[in-house]
Amino acid sequence: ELEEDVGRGWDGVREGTVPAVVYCLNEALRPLVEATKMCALGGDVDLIALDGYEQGVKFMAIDSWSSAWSHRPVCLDDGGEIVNEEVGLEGEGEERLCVYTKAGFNRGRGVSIVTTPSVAQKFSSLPACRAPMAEKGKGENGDVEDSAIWYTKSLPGKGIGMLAKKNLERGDLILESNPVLIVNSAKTLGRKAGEEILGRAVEQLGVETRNAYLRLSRGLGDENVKMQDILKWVISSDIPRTYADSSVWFGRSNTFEVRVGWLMHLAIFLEPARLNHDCAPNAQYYVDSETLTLYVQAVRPIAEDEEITISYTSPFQKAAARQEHLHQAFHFTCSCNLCTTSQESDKSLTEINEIQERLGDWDSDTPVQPDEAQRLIELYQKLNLHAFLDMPFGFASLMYNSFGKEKKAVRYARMAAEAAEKRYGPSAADFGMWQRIIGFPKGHWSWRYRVDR
Ligand SMILES: C[S@@+](CC[C@H](N)C(=O)[O-])C[C@H]1O[C@@H](n2cnc3c(N)ncnc32)[C@H](O)[C@@H]1O
Repeated sequence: ELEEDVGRGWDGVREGTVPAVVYCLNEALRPLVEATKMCALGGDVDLIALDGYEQGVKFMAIDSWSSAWSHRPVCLDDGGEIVNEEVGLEGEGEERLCVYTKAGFNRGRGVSIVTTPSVAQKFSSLPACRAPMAEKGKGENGDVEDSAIWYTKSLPGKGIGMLAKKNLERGDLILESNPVLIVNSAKTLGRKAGEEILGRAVEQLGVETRNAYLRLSRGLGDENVKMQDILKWVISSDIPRTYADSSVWFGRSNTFEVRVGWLMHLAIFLEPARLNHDCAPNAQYYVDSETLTLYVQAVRPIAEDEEITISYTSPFQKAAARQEHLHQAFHFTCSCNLCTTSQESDKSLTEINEIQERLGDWDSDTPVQPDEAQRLIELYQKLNLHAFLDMPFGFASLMYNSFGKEKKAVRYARMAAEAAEKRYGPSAADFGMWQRIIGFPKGHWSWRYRVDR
């Protein structure tokens, strides 16, 4: 009986994916599954597997990618029309963009993923997707804001912004957020097809989440490309020239990046989309692509009612270049402290870039001295670049290590690790290096490098 059911599944069951006990999900079993608030709920779940090794009985999708979604996946065909996934999978179907929705994700807010079938498969095996879902909650800001340490408010010349409800310290977690929409950005589509597939993706999220998406800020204001305008994605030959200008679309002001299987995707996180820009922001964010969670942390003290900001640009560009980028991509003129004091701050940025270049040049014939690393830290602090302190602390650690100054090398490695965690999360690329220096500085290649040379 089981084999028959498996055979009838949409895509069969891959070898090795069947845990100990498998049940057909009939009507009698469905309420039981719902009671456990399992993540793979939905009308299209055919089979489930019983997996009881953790916290009593827990249900898991037998073939998570087919049963993870609450709506039957649909894809765009060659003509830009929406068709069932089975049709989309024929021939070159693997490369087609499809919509995968999990309505129960994130306390019922839902998530829609617009991507190819093979990437969708990777998504559904992420811990974020397989975790049992918590109580269904309400939609956008209303109830979320009640319990949050931030609130949103209209700010002159900036649209909506996010402000602190209380005093915050460096390292305080301001918010955690899950995406409602994730879009494979490697593909380009026509205007109509883009609107169609994004429209379907957002529609399947339910009214509250859909409305919250539609309330996000837009750059172009053209109703014909409304869904894409919010996401800042999709360039195609049938989009008028001004829209096809990549600088317009690459603004992505509401979106953050999520990597799945090393493939870049754009993601909309509703609350973080209200964070305005400052070239020397008081908060930093990173996205954990495993759990599809975006974290925002304070990087310096933030006073009650002060605006919480992140940076949309590189901190190492000079004011004019930053303004140009912000203008083209995000349609605003920045009036932050760094920009309004640009004559002075540009000088300091030039000095920062010069020192970093010297400190990064390990084979230079002109000797560098540890006090240059101290000067670098001073400059970052003077410009309020607290969001990027992993750079000067890292340079300082390597500099002291290269002069055989063990204690200072370790001290700054600790600080670099702390700052890198704020900027990139616990899986920061340099984490391993800082840990090795903290544990055994003499074992690192930089140990006494500049003395012995
Ligand atoms: C991600 S949204 C931020 C939230 C937005 N203010 C809103 O009302 O939804 C990015 C947009 O906010 C505005 N914005 C962000 N930072 C700004 C700033 N420092 N000055 C003026 N406008 C800003 C720009 O219109 C930008 O395109």
